[in-house]
Amino acid sequence: MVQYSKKIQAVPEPTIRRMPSYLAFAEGLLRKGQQFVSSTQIANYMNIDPTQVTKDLSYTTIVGKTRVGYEVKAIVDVLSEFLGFSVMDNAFLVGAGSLGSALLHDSGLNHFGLKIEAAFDINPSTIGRKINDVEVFHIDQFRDLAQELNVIMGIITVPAENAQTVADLMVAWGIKAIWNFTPARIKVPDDIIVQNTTLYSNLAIIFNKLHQDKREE
Ligand SMILES: NC(=O)c1ccc[n+]([C@@H]2O[C@H](COP(=O)([O-])OP(=O)(O)OC[C@H]3O[C@@H](n4cnc5c(N)ncnc54)[C@H](O)[C@@H]3O)[C@@H](O)[C@H]2O)c1
Repeated sequence: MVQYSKKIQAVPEPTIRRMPSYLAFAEGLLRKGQQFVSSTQIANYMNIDPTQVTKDLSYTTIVGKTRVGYEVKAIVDVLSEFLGFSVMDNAFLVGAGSLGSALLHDSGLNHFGLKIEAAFDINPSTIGRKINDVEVFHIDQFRDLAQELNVIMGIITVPAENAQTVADLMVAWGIKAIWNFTPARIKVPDDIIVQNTTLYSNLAIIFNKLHQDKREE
């Protein structure tokens, strides 16, 4: 097993956010047969300073060699394990509508270590269907399946007004982390991990920058 740093708790969030990009870059180099990569090469790809790359990778056991750089295979192996992508965690998805279905079709989640075991909905025309081999159950079956399957993460893709009810259900049945795709801000006990993801916030930032540039012209 690849060893990784025990300092995982202390890794800053911006570093964690960059790590999947380091991994994707290294995987690409590996496919092309490149054995070593310098911090400058990684930094150019990421558009950041090489010292930042060195600092980020120092949170892992990856060590660079003078004049040669980092071993590409080591970056792939260590980062996959470090980020938890080499271990498969199970999730339930609630809300098998437009966005929920898209996530169920995303093979990237599996690649990065997340297996969606089952989906839940309240719409009779969706319940009983399989979306990319994942069965959609009525939300009332959440409790039984949560007890049966070892699921630690819940993905919420219901309309915003139903997000809190779904979050409460997830917490009640032992879900430890919630990936909330709705614009609603859910309230959960302190020990539950919540990550909010919204395309629309990113769009707002793009628009804001676009319009700012126009204002400055
Ligand atoms: N994070 C993002 O970038 C992003 C992008 C698009 C949409 N969204 C958000 O994702 C959510 C879903 O959007 P959509 O376009 O897929 O909507 P949708 O209407 O296509 O799908 C919502 C699904 O949730 C189901 N549902 C409603 N209440 C439920 C409940 N209590 N329990 C179980 N299932 C329930 C509906 O039957 C439906 O199938 C919305 O909150 C939307 O704002 C987020």
